[in-house]
Amino acid sequence: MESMSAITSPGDTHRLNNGLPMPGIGYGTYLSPDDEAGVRCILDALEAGYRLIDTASLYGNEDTVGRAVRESALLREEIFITSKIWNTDQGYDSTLRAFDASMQLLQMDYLDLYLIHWPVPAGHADDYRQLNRETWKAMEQLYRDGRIKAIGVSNFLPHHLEALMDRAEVMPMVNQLEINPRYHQTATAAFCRENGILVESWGPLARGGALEEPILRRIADKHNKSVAQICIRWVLQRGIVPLPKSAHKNRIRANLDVFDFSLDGEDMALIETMDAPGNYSIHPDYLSEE
Ligand SMILES: NC(=O)C1=CN([C@@H]2O[C@H](COP(=O)(O)OP(=O)(O)OC[C@H]3O[C@@H](n4cnc5c(N)ncnc54)[C@H](OP(=O)(O)O)[C@@H]3O)[C@@H](O)[C@H]2O)C=CC1
Ligand SMILES: O=C(O)C(=O)[C@@H](O)[C@H](O)C(=O)CO
Repeated sequence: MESMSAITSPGDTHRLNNGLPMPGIGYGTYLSPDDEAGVRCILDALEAGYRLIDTASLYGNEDTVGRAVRESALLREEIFITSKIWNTDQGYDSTLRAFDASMQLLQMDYLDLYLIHWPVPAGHADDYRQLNRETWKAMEQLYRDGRIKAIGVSNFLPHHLEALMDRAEVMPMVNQLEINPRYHQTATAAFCRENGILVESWGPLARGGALEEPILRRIADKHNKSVAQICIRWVLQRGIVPLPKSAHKNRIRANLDVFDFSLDGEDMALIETMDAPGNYSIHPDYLSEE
């Protein structure tokens, strides 16, 4: 069960349902530059104090992540690395192959967290249940073999989770969801909490879309912080792990500078009014197969 203890600094951790400590905030790398510039961004993040790096086979930058980790002043075991299996690689044997390909690119002996990137769309009826289960079986095997320290899912709604958990031998430890002040996913986050699954927030800034929200601007002025910092602080205060991405050193550092203030009841109530069920950027049940 995750610890609900407050995350009060970049080094603080949640404890996953298998006892593994996981940093309370992470650095996102989707659409980051690749090669030299990408390595620089990740080194900037590690030097700023991030200890969780989020990537995926989809992002095409696992080699860049691996290089940055090797070039950093930190030991491998001081950094929590997440990757994800892409939709087109779902299935037992294909998952094992995809994992090996990711580890070859990362040049690492183990992965801290491996996620199913998206559920096979529920519109595919029985396929989605069976295919997600076959993928999960392969991940359970990699977990038992010690090649992955924690396994989880991403963009799984309660009906996806129930279909997986009713046959799983190892329960999901993490669910990474699109969550930000415009899109709260309260029901799914509550379902995860009740089932001991730690929630991560992708798109904590709504991919930049939340930065123009008048309510957040007002709260930011009140606390003398940026709107981005309000978004990230709001995710943290919900006991969820934000994964802000930026390719700019000043923003990378600023996004971690969220531990010297807190949002009060009035702030949280105002942000509550921003939630809308249609504010998602991609919905798991309508994702086209790619
Ligand atoms: N599991 C999944 O399906 C998904 C997972 N993810 C993960 O979540 C991470 C974060 O989500 P992401 O989609 O990147 O979007 P975010 O909500 O993190 O927003 C990133 C955008 O905001 C801008 N930005 C970042 N910081 C600031 C700041 N302080 N001030 C102003 N603008 C800022 C960035 O621009 P700039 O870089 O120029 O600063 C970028 O355009 C991803 O990188 C990825 O690791 C993302 C999508 C889906
Ligand atoms: O483009 C897609 O189909 C995606 O799923 C990505 O854009 C999405 O944002 C993602 O999964 C990145 O992790």
